[in-house]
Amino acid sequence: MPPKKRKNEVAVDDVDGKEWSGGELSDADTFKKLENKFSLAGAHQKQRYHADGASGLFKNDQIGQPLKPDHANRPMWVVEDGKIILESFSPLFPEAQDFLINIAEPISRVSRMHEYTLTAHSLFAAVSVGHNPEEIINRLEKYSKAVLSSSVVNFIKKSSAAYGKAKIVLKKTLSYIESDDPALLRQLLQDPVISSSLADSNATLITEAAPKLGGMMIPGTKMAAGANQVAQPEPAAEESQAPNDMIATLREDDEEEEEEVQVHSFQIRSETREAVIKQCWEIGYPLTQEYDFNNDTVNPNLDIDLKPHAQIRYYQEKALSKMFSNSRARSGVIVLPCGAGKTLVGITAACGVKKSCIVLCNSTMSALQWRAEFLKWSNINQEDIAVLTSLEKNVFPHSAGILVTTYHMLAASGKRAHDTAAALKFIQEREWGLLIADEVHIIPAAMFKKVTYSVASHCKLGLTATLLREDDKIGTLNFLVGPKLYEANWQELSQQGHIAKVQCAEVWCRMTPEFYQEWLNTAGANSPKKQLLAVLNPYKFQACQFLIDYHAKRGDKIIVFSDNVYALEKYALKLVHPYIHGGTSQGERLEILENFQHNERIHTVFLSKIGDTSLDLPEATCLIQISSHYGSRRQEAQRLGRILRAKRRNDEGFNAFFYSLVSKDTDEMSYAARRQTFLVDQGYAFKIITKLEGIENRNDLFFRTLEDRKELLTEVCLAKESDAAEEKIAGDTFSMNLNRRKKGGARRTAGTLADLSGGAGMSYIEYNKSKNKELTKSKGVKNSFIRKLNSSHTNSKKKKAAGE
Ligand SMILES: Nc1ncnc2c1ncn2[C@@H]1O[C@H](COP(=O)(O)OP(=O)(O)OP(=O)(O)O)[C@@H](O)[C@H]1O
Repeated sequence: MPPKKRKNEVAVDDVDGKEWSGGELSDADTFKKLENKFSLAGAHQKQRYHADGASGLFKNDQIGQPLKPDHANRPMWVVEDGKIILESFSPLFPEAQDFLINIAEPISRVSRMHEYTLTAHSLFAAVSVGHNPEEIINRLEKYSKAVLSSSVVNFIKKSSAAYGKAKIVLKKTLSYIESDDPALLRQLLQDPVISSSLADSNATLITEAAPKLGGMMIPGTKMAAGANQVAQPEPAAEESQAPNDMIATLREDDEEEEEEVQVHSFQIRSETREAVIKQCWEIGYPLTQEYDFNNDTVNPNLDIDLKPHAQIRYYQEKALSKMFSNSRARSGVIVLPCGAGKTLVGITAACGVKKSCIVLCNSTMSALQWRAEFLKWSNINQEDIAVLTSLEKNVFPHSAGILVTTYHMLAASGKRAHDTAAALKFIQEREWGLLIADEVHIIPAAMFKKVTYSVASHCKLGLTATLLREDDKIGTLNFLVGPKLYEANWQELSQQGHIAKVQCAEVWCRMTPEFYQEWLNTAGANSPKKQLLAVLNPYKFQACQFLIDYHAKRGDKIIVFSDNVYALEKYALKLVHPYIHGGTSQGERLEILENFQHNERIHTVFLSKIGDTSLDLPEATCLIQISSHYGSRRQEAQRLGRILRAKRRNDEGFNAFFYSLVSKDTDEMSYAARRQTFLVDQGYAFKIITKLEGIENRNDLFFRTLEDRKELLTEVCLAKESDAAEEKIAGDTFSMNLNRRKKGGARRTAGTLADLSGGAGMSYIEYNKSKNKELTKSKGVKNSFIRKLNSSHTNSKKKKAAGE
């Protein structure tokens, strides 16, 4: 008999869940269905008004609710379809933003307005970090200019009622399903899959006092005292100037007294964990995954702490506070832009858990870098951190340690070498306190599943710069790792000097008549030859040459990206710069990158897609894309990340530069627009440069004569089909043809190179310089995170010693 429905609950038939088949899409599908089922956007799609981008947001029938008398003091519009617009100039912005980041998905964070959306995903993440539906509704109501519509309220109630009600926890390495609602647990036990997973089929529910919620993050306030909590130094953003009474109301919630809470649980057999997690997803009760590491007396402790010089930054601390908010470590994904210090976040998490930790990286180079960073930031003994890659097959000698390896190492199938097989056995036979999954978004779901299922870890932390996948499989991560715990605001970090400020530009290059004629005559919209003609357009070549010279003179280190290897070689050889592609030997790659980093004369390096993920690139300050097909937003973000860590980022007026060279009137234009959407949503403005100032005066540029251009055209025409094809790199997940995807283009403004570089004073005026200085001073907030985690460890050890 199907379980009876309770108020606000999602029943099995509502979810329309699919049988778990182990197929790559089934969990994502299930999640999607859940989301569509409760997606406000879906329900209101038909009513949308599409006359322009903004009017639809504020149309009467969407807000439709009366404005509150003091609406001018409130910073938020909550639209009926779940969209939320936040005024970033409001005095209440910092705290409203802190709150929104917990409950909604950031869509766009341009300078004056931020857009978020409430989704099933985001509400799951919200409840998993401790918010409840009433609190979410109350806070939204307090910030909202208009009375919340009943559909928004119902959506929040309906979605969050189903989520995070139950948790899967490991206590003393045993697995329990825990909830503060015993009725819910009884209901779960009626499910045949779950009931057959019970450790003792006759057992009744266990009831005990809940651990004190020490570090629950309350947006806009300091956290309460208790174990494992994190002090919350706010970013030195604008001081709140809101009217006192308003602020008092907004903070009312914080002063509520804590009540003693009881939790109920039942134990399941550990080997059925995955089946139970899947089943709970399918019946609409995703389980939050938490690790009670303080009480894990079975797995040996690891002696690891941050070194005294390591001071984690406020946003790193915030992200970690989401992970460690109630004396336990919660599984999930932390999203920080490239160069913002994901590695230190991972290391700090390992120092918090203090149990064996396995780090999964996407390349050997990155594994070595993780090891070096562990040694730099923590006091781990050299021998307690081992690297397992195709080159080095080490494990640690003691009962606890850190093991850094690659996804490919664990996922490869077939017969393995003796030492690899022994190392894999070592991994599979032990329990890991923490699994850190680096660059978690680029790993194919099937591979990731295989890897994570083969490693018994109590807690998983995914790290990534963008939760974007062009194949829409990102929802799978919710299931495999956990919900998104934190996502940083790129512009805020760049204003504070944690990542570089970047000027982005799209340079429109006319096609030469003979190239364009050939382009028009070439059949097939996406024919590789057409793409090659657009990439090797002589005017684009000249623009590239000009920009390299321009930036080399400024002392920039320049990376030129070309997805097409044939064009890459042509450009690099002609301009006499080193280049690396998939076929370049490891030794040669290292030599080139070493020279690029240390040799003053090597200011430019040409890279194929191999530079997106598989190379540990030295920092650069200028990036030029000459060919980038198939509008991958993630690839664009990844590439921008290459210049975000510029050392000079704190210098007054310093900017890094990101150029996309686009052949005008070709499909490169639409690809470029599509690629930019993510960055535009992060607040980056792409300037269009239609004319490179001064290029006409250069008589040393290549292909100035018709004869030279014709010669190049002949070469392109004679190129083999394979020359024009996209580079295939083993393990590469970017090579997705995204032609068919449609999405609005990026916003653009007209400009010239002089504008961009500040020559015309137009593009990087330093608004509010003193504020920037203030922000810069505030970075490196003194960290209390590890101290608190440590004191929690000590307390729990003391308790154990006292037999408590
Ligand atoms: N709290 C901190 N204090 C000082 N330096 C830091 C801190 N956090 C990060 N860094 C430094 O910032 C740089 C970038 O960090 P890291 O490589 O971890 O970034 P990332 O987010 O992993 O970037 P990517 O995505 O490109 O790999 C490193 O040199 C790192 O040592």
